Amino acid sequence: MTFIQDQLADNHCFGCSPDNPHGHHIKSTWDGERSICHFSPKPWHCAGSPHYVYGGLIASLIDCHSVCTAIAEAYQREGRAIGEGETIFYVTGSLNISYLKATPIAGPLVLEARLSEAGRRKSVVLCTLSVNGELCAKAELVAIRVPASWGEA
Ligand SMILES: CCCCCCCCCCCCCCCC(=O)SCCNC(=O)CCNC(=O)[C@H](O)C(C)(C)COP(=O)(O)OP(=O)(O)OC[C@H]1O[C@@H](n2cnc3c(N)ncnc32)[C@H](O)[C@@H]1OP(=O)(O)O
Repeated sequence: MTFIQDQLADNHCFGCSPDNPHGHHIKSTWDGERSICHFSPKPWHCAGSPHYVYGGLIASLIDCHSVCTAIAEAYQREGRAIGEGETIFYVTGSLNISYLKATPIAGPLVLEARLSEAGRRKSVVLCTLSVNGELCAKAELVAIRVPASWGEA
């Protein structure tokens, strides 16, 4: 299976870089229309209750999975394989999440994302997070395309 994150070079992201030893290492697949990510929370990812997932982690997973989805779609729109040629880089402009149901820590968490808007610089990504087919959270993320120089200090 090919994952979006494994095709992107120079990525240090806490949520999705394969090379960040302290990160979440999320892995997303892209089929040309939608992306999927599976994540199994650890017991320490709990909210106040040990049975449910911490909302900040949910936000982090949705953030990374959605931005990677925007990047994958942008490569596709330009007729390039993900990671091929000049780097396409998006950052999070805004993220709006509704926590609909407590998310069972037993997981696995299934994230599914697709674009509702794809402009020159701005993409809007709709993302859901479910466990055992039950919708627990949904989100809208605005991803903004930036030059690679955005990442320079
Ligand atoms: C270093 C290289 C490595 C490469 C490696 C490979 C890739 C590796 C994968 C990594 C995956 C990372 C996944 C983690 C993603 C994060 O965590 S990124 C970190 C969190 N986000 C940030 O820090 C962003 C900080 N903000 C900014 O830098 C700037 O405000 C922005 C968002 C780039 C906007 O810049 P700007 O030039 O002011 O944008 P502007 O021209 O005014 O607006 C452009 C469009 O965006 C819209 N927009 C702008 N800001 C917003 C906003 N906040 N909300 C909604 N819409 C907005 C505008 O309305 C406009 O829309 P249209 O008029 O075109 O419809």
